Amino acid sequence: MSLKLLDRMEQPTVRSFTTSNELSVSLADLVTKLSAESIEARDRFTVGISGGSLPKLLAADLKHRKDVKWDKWEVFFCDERIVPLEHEDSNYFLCKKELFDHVPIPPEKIHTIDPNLASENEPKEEDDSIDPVAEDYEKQLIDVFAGAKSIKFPVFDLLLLGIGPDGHTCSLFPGHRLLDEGVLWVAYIGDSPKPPPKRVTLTLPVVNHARNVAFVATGSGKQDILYQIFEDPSSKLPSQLVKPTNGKLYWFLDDAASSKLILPK
Ligand SMILES: O=C1O[C@H](COP(=O)(O)O)[C@@H](O)[C@H](O)[C@H]1O
Repeated sequence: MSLKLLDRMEQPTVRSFTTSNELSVSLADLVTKLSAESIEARDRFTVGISGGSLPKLLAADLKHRKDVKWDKWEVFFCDERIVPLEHEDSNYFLCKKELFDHVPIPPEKIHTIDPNLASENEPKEEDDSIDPVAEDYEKQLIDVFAGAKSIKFPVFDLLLLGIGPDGHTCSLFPGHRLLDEGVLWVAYIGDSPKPPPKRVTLTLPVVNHARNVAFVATGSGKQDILYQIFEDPSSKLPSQLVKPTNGKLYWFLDDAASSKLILPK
């Protein structure tokens, strides 16, 4: 394998598909398998979903699967834009349209931000990583993952991540001070370079504690950043800092996105 990234960590599984439809089928296979295994082991499936292009690719085949115990899912968002839940920029709204409207996940198991907390209490500083929306969302994670116990970080069964053309993932952007966050589970970002500027995001330690992390990237617009991610480990892009400590890392790409990579046959 010639990919430099792979020299430095446990080998991720990298798959590239001719069509986005094929990618969606394979992604649904993985999600269905991990859901069944997690429910068998822990009686629930904790999953974090990203926004952007991911929900459509995720749902295309998954929403037709009959063999999923949807009532055992606990869904969070890897990042969320601080806008009303019915706003077209909301990652929840996008996931609802693509997936939640088509499968029987109990609504109380879909954990959304409370955007109303934002309008009443704006963070004082643009760069303050704690704000009421982030705090409330972190409390929701604590309820599900820790309960009365004290744990350092939650362990998701699966985090589904997108990747921006600048190498950002979740709402963790290149060079941003949030990349150094080592305590919070959920952080506020008030200066996202990609609009809308106000968001909350899972932090890197949370991502790296997950049992499984799957990146999904399609289209020629992602070619250059994927080349950089795989061939230049020194760039320290947020997506390159995703290295699950004890978990597995998957990449689901289409051939347009992976065309500059040399992938094993
Ligand atoms: O702003 C965001 O962008 C990323 C990447 O989106 P994509 O459309 O390039 O796939 C996404 O993963 C994140 O959840 C979203 O808030």
